[in-house]
Amino acid sequence: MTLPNNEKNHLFLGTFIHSKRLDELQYLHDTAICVNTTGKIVAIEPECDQSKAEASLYPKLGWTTHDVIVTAAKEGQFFFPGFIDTHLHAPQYPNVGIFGKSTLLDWLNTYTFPMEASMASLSKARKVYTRCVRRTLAHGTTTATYFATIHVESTNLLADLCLSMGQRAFIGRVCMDQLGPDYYLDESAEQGLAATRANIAHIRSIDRDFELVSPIITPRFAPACSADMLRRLGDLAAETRLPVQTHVSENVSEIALVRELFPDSPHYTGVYEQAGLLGDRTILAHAIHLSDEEADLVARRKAKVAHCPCSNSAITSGEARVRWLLEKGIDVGLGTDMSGGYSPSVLEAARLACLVSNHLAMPNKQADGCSQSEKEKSKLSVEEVLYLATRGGAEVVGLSSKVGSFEVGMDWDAQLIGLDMVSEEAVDDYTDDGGNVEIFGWETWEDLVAKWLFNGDDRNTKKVWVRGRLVHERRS
Ligand SMILES: O=c1[nH]c(=O)c2nc[nH]c2[nH]1
Ligand SMILES: [Zn+2]
Repeated sequence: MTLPNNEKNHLFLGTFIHSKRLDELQYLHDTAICVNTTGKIVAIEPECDQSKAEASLYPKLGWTTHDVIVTAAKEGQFFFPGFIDTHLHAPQYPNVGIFGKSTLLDWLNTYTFPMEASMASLSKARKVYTRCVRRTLAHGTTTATYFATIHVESTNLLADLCLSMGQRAFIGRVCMDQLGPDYYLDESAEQGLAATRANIAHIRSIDRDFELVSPIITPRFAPACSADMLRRLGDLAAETRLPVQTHVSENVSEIALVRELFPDSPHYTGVYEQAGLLGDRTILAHAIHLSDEEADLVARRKAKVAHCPCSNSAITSGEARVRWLLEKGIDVGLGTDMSGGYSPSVLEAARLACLVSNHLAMPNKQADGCSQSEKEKSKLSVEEVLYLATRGGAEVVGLSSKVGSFEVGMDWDAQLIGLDMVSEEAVDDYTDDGGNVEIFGWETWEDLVAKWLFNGDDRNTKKVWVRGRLVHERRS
């Protein structure tokens, strides 16, 4: 099936903010962006208002006023690219916030496997997945890279729901033929492969060209897959050229387990390399404790990393060295990793990416014996984490020519941000209170973006579009 066009063209007016590169946001004020019915940006015009757009842009585009929806950002509002969540688990959505003092391996057994197993029920999966997609859209996530479960039917349903609710998504049927409890395992590598092929065929049948939803080959992580299963999945990746996602080097006990289970591999990353699973379409979640040798291998294979600071802090996994990965030339995006991470918000992941990077710079951190000034370099700026949340994420999921920033020819995957909960309400409360002291309302745009990053939430996400289609509108 090919996807239908939207009914109308769009004209967006106001301030647009997006990443130009890792450390620079671009601010486009008083700008017009035109989006056609296929959801593509067809014009970006500086110093342009509605009447100028109607007079000069519409004739060039062959538009008339009645086939255009106009959305103008109000004072203090701005358009921002939709967030890209490069790693999350849809079936774990009901578990958000429940992790106690667990760490990865006991967390899986205590909370995660039982919840995932319950998605065998299609009616439960429908409820959970509908809410997960709705909630992530409400937080501005326009592209999500999902792990589902081992169940084909409910994984197919997740793809159906993303398509109908309009979220761009990669959907992975989870492959695991060992380590899990008896009630939640693929019967064999062969059966797991057949189930994965069935899921791929379904997704192809609902979106032939993967315009919105795509399958992604998903070995859970090395300890949960036999060498036979990993090899078969590596062959499937070579055959289909589909993307691959898995976890790597998240937790020290997990790494010890991999050493035990795969004694012939030089290291954890080597297990995926030997299976043919490490390539330029591979997304590795976490990558916290990689050795230099492993990170160099990841860089050589052009594999990508999903950094999940919320999860890494919640289940005490460690602090990924994002600057170190970036300096090795590895593309890094952000993942909420629900429900290892407690929040469905990529904005939360971005602010935690800042804080975790600050932790790496703290003097009492024992880390690798480098000097304090070298440690300082690990700190990520507001601009950098917002890059990871958008453009960096687009690189990670292989969609950088389509989404992540505002350029002619790209798709309109965007969010309208209003800062009323961050500052305007406070203006009413505190401005000019007799002492004529202005506490809020004086900020530069750069300050406002920082306030949004550290204080914002889904109340600030007023509208969200994917491929030009309005997929979320916040009720006031
Ligand atoms: O963060 C994680 N979440 C998971 O579900 C998982 N499975 C294996 N390793 C994992 N890590
Ligand atoms: Zn995960």
